[in-house]
Amino acid sequence: MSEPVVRIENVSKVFRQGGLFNRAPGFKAVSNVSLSVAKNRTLGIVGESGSGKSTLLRMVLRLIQPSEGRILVNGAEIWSLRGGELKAMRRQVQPIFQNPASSFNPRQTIRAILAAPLEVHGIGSAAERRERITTLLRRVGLDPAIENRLPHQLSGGQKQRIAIARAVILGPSVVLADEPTSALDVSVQAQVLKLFADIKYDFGLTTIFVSHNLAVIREVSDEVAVMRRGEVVEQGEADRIFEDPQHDYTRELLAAVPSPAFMASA
Ligand SMILES: Nc1ncnc2c1ncn2[C@@H]1O[C@H](COP(=O)(O)OP(=O)(O)OP(=O)(O)O)[C@@H](O)[C@H]1O
Repeated sequence: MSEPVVRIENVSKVFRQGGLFNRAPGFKAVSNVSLSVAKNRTLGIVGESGSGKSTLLRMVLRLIQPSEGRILVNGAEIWSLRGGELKAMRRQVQPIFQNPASSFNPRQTIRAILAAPLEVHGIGSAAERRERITTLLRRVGLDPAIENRLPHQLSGGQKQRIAIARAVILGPSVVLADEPTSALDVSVQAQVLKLFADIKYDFGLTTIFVSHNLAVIREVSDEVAVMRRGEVVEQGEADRIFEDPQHDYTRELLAAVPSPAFMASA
């Protein structure tokens, strides 16, 4: 079998409390997690609030350093990368967060927000960048005229479409999404999930998708990892997890889902 695109090996994260010289044991937000994601697959990570999902994703994004363990992307351990290799990895691995507004500069137009990654990586002439932005805005279902607006002039769904466009504008191989639809109305959520699936297919992406929402995880995932209190309690093919959950906690999560549509298909 080929090397997974993302490999998480025995990763833990302990948050120290009370400063550098405090010898208290700290809080273990992620505990000895091992997961891998093969090319073009989506790993869904599900679990209740505080189970460590975001901390794990932020470690793969290289925003938080693991206390123990290794994270490899395309075979390279991400904390050992420097200089050009690190920049190349950053280009390959892109995030989508729950609240896109918080990662957009409120004073920048949509065009400036989308042009920034191209400028940082020195891609294309001004005219080529403009062309790429126009094409991508259409691809994410927006009128290119929207490029002159500011983030606050967009709806939640439009902002999340921009976040998806920004995530793929550099042609990454990996997209890491943290509750990207949780702040949206249910109908808008469905449209954005559909867009996410289409874009994933078009761009050949490998993705990790974090959500507390089982129905969303079922919709997007090929494989699922269930987290509780920092540990992965169950992982496997999505269909197997939903049809034949082995762990009591997974059964509890499934039983707690109120949606009749979901229950009918479960
Ligand atoms: N920087 C930090 N310092 C100390 N504790 C933290 C820090 N970041 C997260 N935690 C704690 O780690 C635990 C896991 O948090 P995390 O955000 O990863 O969970 P989650 O499953 O993503 O939950 P949610 O869906 O609510 O974000 C929580 O108890 C949280 O309070």
